[in-house]
Amino acid sequence: MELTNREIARYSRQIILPGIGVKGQKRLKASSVLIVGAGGLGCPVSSNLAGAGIGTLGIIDYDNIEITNLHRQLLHSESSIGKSKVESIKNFIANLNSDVKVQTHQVLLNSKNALEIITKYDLVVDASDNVATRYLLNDACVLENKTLISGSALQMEGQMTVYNYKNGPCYRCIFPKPPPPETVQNCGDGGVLGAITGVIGSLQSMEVIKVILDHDDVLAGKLLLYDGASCSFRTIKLRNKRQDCDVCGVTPNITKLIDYEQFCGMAASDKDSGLNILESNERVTVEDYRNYNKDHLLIDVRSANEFEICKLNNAINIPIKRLLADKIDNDLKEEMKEKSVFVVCRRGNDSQLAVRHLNEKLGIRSKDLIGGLHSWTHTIDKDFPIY
Ligand SMILES: Nc1ncnc2c1ncn2[C@@H]1O[C@H](COP(=O)(O)OP(=O)(O)OP(=O)(O)O)[C@@H](O)[C@H]1O
Repeated sequence: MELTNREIARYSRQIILPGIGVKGQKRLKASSVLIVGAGGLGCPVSSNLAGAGIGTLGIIDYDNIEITNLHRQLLHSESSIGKSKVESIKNFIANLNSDVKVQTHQVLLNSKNALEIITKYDLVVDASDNVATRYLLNDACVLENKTLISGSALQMEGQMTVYNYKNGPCYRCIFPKPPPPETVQNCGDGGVLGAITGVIGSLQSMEVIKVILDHDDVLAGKLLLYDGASCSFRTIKLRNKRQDCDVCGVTPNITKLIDYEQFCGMAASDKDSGLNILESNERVTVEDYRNYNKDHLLIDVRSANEFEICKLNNAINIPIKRLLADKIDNDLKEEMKEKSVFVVCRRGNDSQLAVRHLNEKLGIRSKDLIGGLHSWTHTIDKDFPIY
């Protein structure tokens, strides 16, 4: 695979680097990389790899662009809201570097399609945002013998590592069991800054290039932690490959892909509606709440910043962490014991955790507003802010 004069000019500033050269550039050109997720991490990974001249990029994402994506998913634009994320990135790359072949997969990567998609690529980037996809990708990469470059970002922090590289550990070696679903936060719940996804996505791209160039010091068996608030990077050593790992160990139990939602404790009915942990008599619809005209307390368990964005009339803010730690003002606690109590959050997940805690641990009878403020906007007041 030769380089054209145009390619020599285009990539000259990286070809002259000692670790790359013409040979390295040809390797990049001959490579194919699958990027799973066209969001906060997928955008910087795609632009960096397209710019560097990776021959073929596969981009997989089932989702369409929303306005809440634009502060960090910088390859998408206002005019693309409502349109496909993968097509948006394909268009961006066509303008940036028309020599790169882009294969789009506008599907949800799942146990049925993962192996046949992944097998077509040399290596895989995990730019997704959920635990089920992380285990799916890990197992599929082990079964297909592909290196997995994994990143995550939340709030002001991010992490990155390379799994399944030259006899190094896989994701399951480090995390044999998934975390309880109610402890997992995503960007929608916890927030994230675009510069953080930019940093982690760029670091992932760097590792992709190093793996392709067979660089000596790939970040395998180590985890890089980035804290944007203190501008600090830390690398911690991970354990070695686990001999008894369920998927990459000596006698693996997992020899084909499994049901990852079930493995991660997400019931099929939870996929769209989130948590569903309360009895029906502990929940009310937003219409029922709107029609409730007796004296009551409405507790909003979102963070103080979210409460500042918007709130229902007379709502009292007790962020979920404070509530679960029982840090509730004593007078308010007494009042809660005497009155009807309703609990609301953004989408109706944290409010359920709060109601369970209030009912079971503090003996405060309370009810959760099903679907939270999202449901309020959709059913009661379309002018109420949604985020
Ligand atoms: N199994 C999967 N198959 C295909 N795409 C996936 C899969 N899992 C996650 N994704 C995609 O990965 C991307 C992750 O992006 P990001 O973390 O920025 O979150 P988001 O869903 O775009 O935004 P937000 O959480 O703010 O709504 C999303 O576009 C999501 O659709």
